[in-house]
Amino acid sequence: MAQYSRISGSVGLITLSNPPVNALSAAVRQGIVDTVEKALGDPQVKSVVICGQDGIFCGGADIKEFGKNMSGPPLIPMIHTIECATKPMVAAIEGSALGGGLELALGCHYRIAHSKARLGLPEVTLGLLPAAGGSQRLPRLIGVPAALDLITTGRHVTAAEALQLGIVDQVTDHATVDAAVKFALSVAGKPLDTRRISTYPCPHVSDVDALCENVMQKVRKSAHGAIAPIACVQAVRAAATLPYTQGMEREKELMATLYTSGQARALQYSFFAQRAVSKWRIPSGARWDTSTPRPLHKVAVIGLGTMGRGITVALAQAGLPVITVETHEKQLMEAKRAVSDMLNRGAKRRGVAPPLDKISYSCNLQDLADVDLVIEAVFEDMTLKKKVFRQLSAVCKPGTLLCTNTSGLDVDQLASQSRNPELVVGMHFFAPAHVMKLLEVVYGPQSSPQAVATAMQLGKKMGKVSVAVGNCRGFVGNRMLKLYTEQASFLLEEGATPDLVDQAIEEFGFPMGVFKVSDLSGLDVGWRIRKEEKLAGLSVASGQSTRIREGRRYSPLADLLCEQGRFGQKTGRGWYQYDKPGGRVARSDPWLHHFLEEYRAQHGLVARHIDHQEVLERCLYAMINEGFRILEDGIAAGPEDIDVIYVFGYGWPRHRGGPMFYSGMVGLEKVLERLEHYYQAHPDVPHLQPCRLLRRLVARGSPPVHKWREVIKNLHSQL
Ligand SMILES: CC(C)(COP(=O)(O)OP(=O)(O)OC[C@H]1O[C@@H](n2cnc3c(N)ncnc32)[C@H](O)[C@@H]1OP(=O)(O)O)[C@@H](O)C(=O)NCCC(=O)NCCSC(=O)C[C@@H](O)CCCCCCCCCCCCC(=O)O
Ligand SMILES: NC(=O)c1ccc[n+]([C@@H]2O[C@H](COP(=O)([O-])OP(=O)(O)OC[C@H]3O[C@@H](n4cnc5c(N)ncnc54)[C@H](O)[C@@H]3O)[C@@H](O)[C@H]2O)c1
Repeated sequence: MAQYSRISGSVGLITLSNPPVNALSAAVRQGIVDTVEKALGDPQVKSVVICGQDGIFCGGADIKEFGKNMSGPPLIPMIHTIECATKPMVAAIEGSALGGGLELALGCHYRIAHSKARLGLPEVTLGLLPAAGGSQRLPRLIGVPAALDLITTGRHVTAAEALQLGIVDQVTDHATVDAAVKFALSVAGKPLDTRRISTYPCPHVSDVDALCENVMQKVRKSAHGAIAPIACVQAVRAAATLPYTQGMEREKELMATLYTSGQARALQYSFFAQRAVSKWRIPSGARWDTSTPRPLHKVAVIGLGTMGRGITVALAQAGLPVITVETHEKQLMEAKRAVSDMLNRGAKRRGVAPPLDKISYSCNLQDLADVDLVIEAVFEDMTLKKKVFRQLSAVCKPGTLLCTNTSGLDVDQLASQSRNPELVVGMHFFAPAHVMKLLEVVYGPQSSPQAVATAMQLGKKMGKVSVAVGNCRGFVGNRMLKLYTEQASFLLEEGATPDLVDQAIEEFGFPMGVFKVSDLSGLDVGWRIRKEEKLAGLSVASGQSTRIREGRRYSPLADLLCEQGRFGQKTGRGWYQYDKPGGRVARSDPWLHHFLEEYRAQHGLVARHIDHQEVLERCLYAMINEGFRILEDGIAAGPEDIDVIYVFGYGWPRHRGGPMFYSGMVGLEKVLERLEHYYQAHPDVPHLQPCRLLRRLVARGSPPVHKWREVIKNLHSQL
């Protein structure tokens, strides 16, 4: 777990060895303690280099050990021993030095990094703080403002930035261990008093209280209820105001609170869930490790509206040649300008050249004859999309993958229009497509393993978190979202206001409430779909009750606002009012409140008091219940898939893990009991009826989320 050798006559070389990231498991910590002792006790050794096996220094503490009984030597005294050593200790950093890995390096007297290495203290993203002295050493080394930035955001820095900040002493483009050994030889025998970071005074800041308060305010605003960033500020403040030993006590105290918190559990679950979804497997038996993606040399995007533009930018930024197609020259040129602007802005931010030459523009579908993959992003209209798929099928070379960005139309129907339905999958991006991290890859019963593997790999190349999901209306994300927004509308009918509902949702941790999101995306989008589905507009059968569709409760509130031209931010009016069309700041609208009162009076509804708890239970539990149905139907492979979709695509607060994880935190019995209660109160809302899987999990004693797959498997095998 840590190997020891002596090289160049007098340099002890300690190599951490715990693939794939050399995490500091109990065995690795023991290995370090033993090898350090050996090196320090060897009279031939004059200096020591610590490195990691397989091109990575260390990914930090072993996250899998958290929450279990810790065994093996603790990190803090181990790092302390290294810092106190009387022989120079040099960290040779390749790949990553993260969390405990960087803390170990900060205990060394010198740090040499490869130019491609990344360094950081990302503990905050796991609901923790750097608790092996990182919160106390880093501010002493690089100053309080820079340490606050790195520790509260968890961002990784490049070797170049690390050098500039003073985290590393030297950056090399060559073999890192060789450079570190050479360096170690050069510093052998030199005094180390000025190299022990824990003995440094924290660089002076003129008003540390004001600085920390300022950062604390910013952090509170962006944390949406997460506690770790706040503890990180408190820990750095301790470094700036207390002697090292007292600062370490404070670090330990703060860590103890975080370590056992539900938020840390949720964030660590989310870390592994994100990795679990990349190991996809689908009901046909195809899976990530047995399916080979096909190479993509050239891809195409059809339809350069909101989504097509973002997708094109993301493809070009991923280095892929893209050919784009629009209907008319005017739309094409307008889109070209917009895409070029987006690429230029992105390139400026990253300090690179804009990949404008990767994109070509056309109004002719025939130009797609030689592409390997097409992403269709035309209007959400089944007839149009079918036509486009037929045309593509005729134009593209055999073997071209045809992908649709539909938000929820039936991918199988589109596949049926193609000569090769096995080469059709959904690639459901989220707006703005060059920014949002989520991609739902929608497979149908005929989709080939290669088609799924290629779409998943393309997503990864584009920097997305890709989740493979089955085909159904709305797939996973939008299918659940429908239940959430529907409950929010019902609550308005029953006496709530958009302000009250949004406040409850935002206090829960969503960046924006449901009605603010609706105003931002535009109420007209859903209205158009409901009109097509004959739920709204003139096609609603005359004599049909306004509040019932297909025998179920229906809220026409959003349709009524659209009929008034209230489409949200774009028209300056929606669920809220804005100072002008396109305005961004939502203000409560007395007109809307009056409208709701009239609506209730017209339908004989009596407004009652609704509190935040009811808002959360109704909106979130309805959505969670649908999540269980999705698992029951086999549309998502496991709860992790749903949770990743919600965290990366729908603003679900990461420190709450995702809707399915959250239901386990609340207690499945409680979720079941509340759903039963609300279903009894609203029997005309069938979606509130607790589903079979939820009942079964409760009957099985509410197992933890990682055990649900077994219950789901049993349920499927009985069907
Ligand atoms: C390192 C990476 C950047 C590599 O990325 P890459 O894309 O190459 O690979 P993957 O991300 O796919 O990972 C491959 C594989 O490895 C697994 N893995 C990665 N990192 C870890 C890890 N740190 N531990 C375990 N496993 C890891 C990953 O899951 C993949 O495997 P899988 O099977 O899932 O496919 C990238 O991986 C990355 O970013 N990793 C995480 C880096 C990170 O966040 N590090 C910080 C870890 S936390 C930490 O270091 C804490 C320290 O500050 C130490 C604190 C001391 C703790 C002492 C405890 C005191 C408790 C006191 C309280 C007592 C309370 C009481 O009980 O009273
Ligand atoms: N807007 C979103 O938030 C969002 C999110 C996810 C998925 N989607 C889905 O993405 C698709 C596109 O949505 P959008 O919001 O970008 O629509 P949009 O109206 O902004 O753009 C559609 C574009 O397609 C072009 N077009 C229409 N027919 C065409 C054809 N035959 N050939 C070439 N171009 C054609 C139009 O000129 C227009 O520029 C829809 O299926 C939608 O459901 C949208």
